[in-house]
Amino acid sequence: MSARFDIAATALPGLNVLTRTHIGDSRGWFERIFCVEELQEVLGKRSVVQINRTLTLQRGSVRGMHFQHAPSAEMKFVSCLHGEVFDVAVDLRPESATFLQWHAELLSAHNRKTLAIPEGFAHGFQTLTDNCEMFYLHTAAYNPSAEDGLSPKDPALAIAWPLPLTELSARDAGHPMIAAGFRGVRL
Ligand SMILES: Cc1cn([C@H]2C[C@H](O)[C@@H](COP(=O)(O)OP(=O)(O)O[C@H]3O[C@@H](C)C(=O)[C@@H](O)[C@H]3O)O2)c(=O)[nH]c1=O
Repeated sequence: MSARFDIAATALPGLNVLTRTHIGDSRGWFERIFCVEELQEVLGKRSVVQINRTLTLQRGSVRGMHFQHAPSAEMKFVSCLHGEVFDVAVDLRPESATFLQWHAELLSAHNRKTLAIPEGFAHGFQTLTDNCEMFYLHTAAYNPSAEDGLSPKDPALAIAWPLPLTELSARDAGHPMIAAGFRGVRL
């Protein structure tokens, strides 16, 4: 049980949506964005080792779908601190009953939701407003040699992006489509 976070399971086992409880007073409000103690049931024995922040200027932009291979596989806690995004996690765990299924969650400064994405998932998002600021907690360090990605346009995933896909990075535009016989990622 957590007082500071409402923790809700999604249809993809291990993928959780956290809603941050805020405490308001006449000055404004206070919230915990992360808490080792209160998030123990989703964090387990992992530790947060890196915190990243991004700004995406234009509505409709997509970043993703990203993951790191073992031994740099990581859990990510993804929040939107300004604007609103359509945030997507894809299950790439070979033994999972929901292999290749995706889950999307609207994340915004307003709804105070965080997507807690475990190892074995790819992650990406589309901005629904200009000037979206994202805040990530990672349980593994960035390792460019372990980085990999799936195409956000892959018909095998059929992600229902709300807007036409604009402003993809060169790297993201170059991710290959999933090949026949793709078995997922090893953890
Ligand atoms: C992710 C990352 C990138 N970089 C560098 C590499 C590059 O020069 C620049 C921008 O990197 P990218 O284009 O990969 O940034 P971006 O597309 O925003 O990457 C992010 O996308 C979302 C969907 C995620 O899930 C994140 O984990 C992360 O992969 O920053 C770091 O130095 N450290 C990092 O941890």
